[in-house]
Amino acid sequence: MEATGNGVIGTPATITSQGLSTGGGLGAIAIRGVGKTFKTGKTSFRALDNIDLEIRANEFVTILGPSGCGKSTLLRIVAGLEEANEGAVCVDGDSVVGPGADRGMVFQGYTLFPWLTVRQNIEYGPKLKGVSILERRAISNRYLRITRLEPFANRFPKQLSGGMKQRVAIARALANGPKVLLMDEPFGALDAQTKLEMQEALLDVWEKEKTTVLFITHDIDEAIFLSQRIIVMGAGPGRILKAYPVTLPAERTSEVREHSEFLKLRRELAALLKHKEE
Ligand SMILES: Nc1ncnc2c1ncn2[C@@H]1O[C@H](COP(=O)(O)OP(=O)(O)OP(=O)(O)O)[C@@H](O)[C@H]1O
Repeated sequence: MEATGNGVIGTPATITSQGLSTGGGLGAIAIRGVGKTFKTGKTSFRALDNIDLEIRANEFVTILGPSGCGKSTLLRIVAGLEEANEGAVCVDGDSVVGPGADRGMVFQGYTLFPWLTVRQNIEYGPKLKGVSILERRAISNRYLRITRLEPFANRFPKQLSGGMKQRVAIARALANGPKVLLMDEPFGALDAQTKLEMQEALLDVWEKEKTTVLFITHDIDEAIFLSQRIIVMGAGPGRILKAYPVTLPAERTSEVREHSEFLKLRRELAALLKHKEE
């Protein structure tokens, strides 16, 4: 691992014939020199400036930062939902030019189809791709099991709690077989206890599925609990301030929240974010 100029730690990117690559494994993300300016009428707003970030395959990286620093814009660029004005994003060496099945998204709002059951929601993507009924059933069985939703397979979204709905959203994203899971404050609307449960559930899923996760939050504790690495962004214009590797035990049970490393990192991150907001 190497630290680059802005403190970002990761495997150095190389330029291949297809574009940027961060080496072996599936789901490596290379973000190079990404900039974004929004233009509204005669005014323009610099939302992101020269973002350089490399994420290894199967890594869990969280982007932490105050409201408006460009976290969602960056995630949307990686998702292919927004175009950068400068720079490039590659997943396993392939340039991102639009949304793709290699990148699954989970947002804060529950984006489930209300007229479909939990199982049908999970099977929706594979069905669109023409996957056979038998295969679809195997896929939904797998993700119902992994997200512990088996007893709720035939319920409709309105019959579920917020936490359950987000489990379905995660299962639905995973059912498309993405290499990368892009998560934009997925637990932001949940109550405190459900949020903690969902964080543990997500780590469980991540360990089983081996996808790369790029997760956005402005909750310091959530970032430390989940991540292998935390990237702190600042605003005006949106840029990377610092990267922190999280050296907590791989097994993240609730006791980890009392770990001295957890508390030290929390103090450091709070001080950095407070300083930037002053
Ligand atoms: N389509 C757009 N047109 C103009 N400005 C935009 C657009 N999208 C985002 N912005 C601006 O870019 C900045 C970054 O927005 P973004 O949503 O990426 O921030 P964020 O860090 O995710 O914030 P939050 O944590 O509040 O969701 C904000 O000032 C926002 O107003």
